[in-house]
Amino acid sequence: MNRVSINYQSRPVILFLTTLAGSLGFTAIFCIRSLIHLYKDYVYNRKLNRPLLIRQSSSILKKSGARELYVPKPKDELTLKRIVIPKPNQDLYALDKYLYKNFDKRLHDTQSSLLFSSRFLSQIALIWRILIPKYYLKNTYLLLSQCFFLVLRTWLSLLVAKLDGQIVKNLIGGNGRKFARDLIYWLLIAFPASYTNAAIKYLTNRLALSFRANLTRYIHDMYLDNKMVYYKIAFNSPTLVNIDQYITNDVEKFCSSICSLFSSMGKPAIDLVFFLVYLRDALGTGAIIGIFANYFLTATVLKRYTPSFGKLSKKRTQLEGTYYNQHLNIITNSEEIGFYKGSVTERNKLLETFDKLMKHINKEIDITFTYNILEDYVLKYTWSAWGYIFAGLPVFLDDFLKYVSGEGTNSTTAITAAPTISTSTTGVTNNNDTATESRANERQNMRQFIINKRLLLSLADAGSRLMYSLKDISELTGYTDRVFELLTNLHKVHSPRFQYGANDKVIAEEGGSCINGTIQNDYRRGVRFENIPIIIPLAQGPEGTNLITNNLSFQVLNNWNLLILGHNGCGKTSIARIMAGLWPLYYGLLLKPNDDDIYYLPQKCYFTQGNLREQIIYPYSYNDMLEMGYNDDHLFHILREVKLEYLLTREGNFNVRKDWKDVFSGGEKQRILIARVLFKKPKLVVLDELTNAVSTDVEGYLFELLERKKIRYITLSHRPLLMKYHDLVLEIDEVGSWSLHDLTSEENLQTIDKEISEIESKLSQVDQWEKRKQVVELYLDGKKEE
Ligand SMILES: Nc1ncnc2c1ncn2[C@@H]1O[C@H](COP(=O)(O)OP(=O)(O)OP(=O)(O)O)[C@@H](O)[C@H]1O
Repeated sequence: MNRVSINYQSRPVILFLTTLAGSLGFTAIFCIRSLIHLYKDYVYNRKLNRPLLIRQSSSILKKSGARELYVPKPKDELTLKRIVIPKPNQDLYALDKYLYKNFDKRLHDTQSSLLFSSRFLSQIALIWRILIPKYYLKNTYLLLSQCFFLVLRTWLSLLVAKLDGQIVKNLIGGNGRKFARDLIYWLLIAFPASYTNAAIKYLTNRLALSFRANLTRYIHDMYLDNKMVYYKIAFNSPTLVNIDQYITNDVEKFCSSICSLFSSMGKPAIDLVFFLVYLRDALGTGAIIGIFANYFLTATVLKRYTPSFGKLSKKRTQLEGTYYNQHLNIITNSEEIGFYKGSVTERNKLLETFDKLMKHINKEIDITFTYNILEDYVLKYTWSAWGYIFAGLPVFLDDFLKYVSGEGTNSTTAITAAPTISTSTTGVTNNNDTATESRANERQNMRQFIINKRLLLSLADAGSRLMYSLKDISELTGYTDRVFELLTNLHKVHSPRFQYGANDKVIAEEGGSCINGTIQNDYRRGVRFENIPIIIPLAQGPEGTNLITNNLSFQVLNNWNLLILGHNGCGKTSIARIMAGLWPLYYGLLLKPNDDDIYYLPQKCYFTQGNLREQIIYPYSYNDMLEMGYNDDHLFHILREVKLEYLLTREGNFNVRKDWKDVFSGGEKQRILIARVLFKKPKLVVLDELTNAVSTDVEGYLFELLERKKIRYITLSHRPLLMKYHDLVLEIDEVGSWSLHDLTSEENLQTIDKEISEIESKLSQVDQWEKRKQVVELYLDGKKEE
């Protein structure tokens, strides 16, 4: 029996061997890289002589403005991995701001500098700068590799199509040896083909992840820097209510959508070009024109009837966000809702939102159903029919020409009966030359038919995939719109000239900016307000609600403690908001110490997600604490000073992680906040109703503690009883006027003592009245029963 001869220089063999060598090479590189990383981590962690000790940041890092994080490894908590976060490029944001500003205006401007007149493409072009900031970075390599594999895949499909034709020809011709050889080639070529397919998917996922990392880092850098965009954005963009969803969900969807679109469109586009070039030789230009005419016709029809999936998906994401946030709200406020017995109201609200979401998704499903019928009918079946027609054309035409010239037989029989005739006559010797020639022709025709059919079906498939991507493009438009909206708003708020939602009319009236106050930091003598209005930053700008008369002017010297006294809603916290830079200073002059020297303790106690230690040192990290030269003993000492040392016994150690806002009692929360002050040791601390949950004696003790530590304080409160711990009092009355009293003067002290005793006696009277009222009510109830 004849042996199967394999040509070792044939394409399938070479391709198989190259892929094998390539994958082995890549595996080796990855292994070496992982080993190097493992070794580096090992050396670094060996240097640590204590668990979780964090090395001081290197001076190079500090100079470049980069930060380093140490993350415990998932498998081994004590082994740390060092992650360096590069310094945010502020120049880039300043430059980009102008590109996002007035985008819509520039889009409609014919002289515009935008590259495309299409809104979607212009948006993509701007975002692309974030996805691929430099052309020699990782993302470019990923993209280029993806292109390479896409081309390779198409070329392999061509080879596979030819091999397919070859196998069928051998089968018909009864050539067992060649049939076996081609089958081996088929199995060999299957390896690079599957490898290529997997590589395309792998690269798509890697690229999407890398795009997401770039975009998220860009957003985080603007969202969470000292300009406090996370707070201010609420004043600018009421539409951006669920900004968390924009950052987490939409960015992710945008990145995977754009990457999968790249491969889902790139692949068929390359296929189309390759196959068309090949088919032009086999079928002729006429057929190619016919195929194209078909494409354009269907593309027009489909485009006309494609619903706006972009808008639909945008609305869905928005509704999902609202629904998700309502759940989050229930989790955060479960205790309060429990006390109010508010479950029914909350459930009704949830149901309402969920109902809206369901209605929308139902609408989407209905619209998609009708579209899918049209899409499938046109793309799957009509195009395949065209494929068959064009694949059959050369055969029919050939036979037809032969028939006309009087040489040929019935073409249909020749084609359709070919396999049966050929297989049944295998091995039969026929000496008739014409018959042999005719059979050879039949086999050749069959081979050509198989190749053409395969290519045309692939072509139809490529074309239909391109058309299917119309839907993907439409969806991508929705995600792009949302990501672009997020970026535009972030840039607007991040700008140093952010106008806090003031409308254009107000800005124009004020001559470009309605925020004209001056803030001078590093004032060493204390805090000074000069003619400052306290205004809620809304669309009306400085003409909006003025909480306190326009000219708040006072000075607190370094050795004084100030009490700002006033009824609820008079604007006490708003004064602190202006000092902290949360609200704008519309007019006037504010002189204050550096931000590092002031610490604000807001009314609502905030506890970060983390361990007990992180609650005390907030907003510093453990790394910062070690760099400052402190350790856990110091924290224990602080806890003792605020009379919370029992916490350590109760919780076990500083590394315990809990949901602290639920664990601490009201008074404990406020004392933890004082512990934060003792840790930070600022020159000045602003306390907003800080001690209203602790007993009077603890309150006195805490103020004395601050006094002892020489930390000056500005207290915001509505309780006149606190006057005894302060030197100055700024009193705000019902109509928004203010007055300043020096509590240190003898005269004032006497008045205050008098006022306090009056208040105390009034309080005791109130108690007595309450008691009397109860007695009378009981008496009256008794009478009624009688
Ligand atoms: N973002 C905002 N938008 C609109 N109005 C606001 C905003 N923030 C605060 N206000 C309003 O400004 C007023 C002053 O608020 P502020 O928090 O300064 O009062 P307060 O004197 O500290 O009151 P309390 O003693 O109750 O804490 C309130 O009427 C409040 O409703």
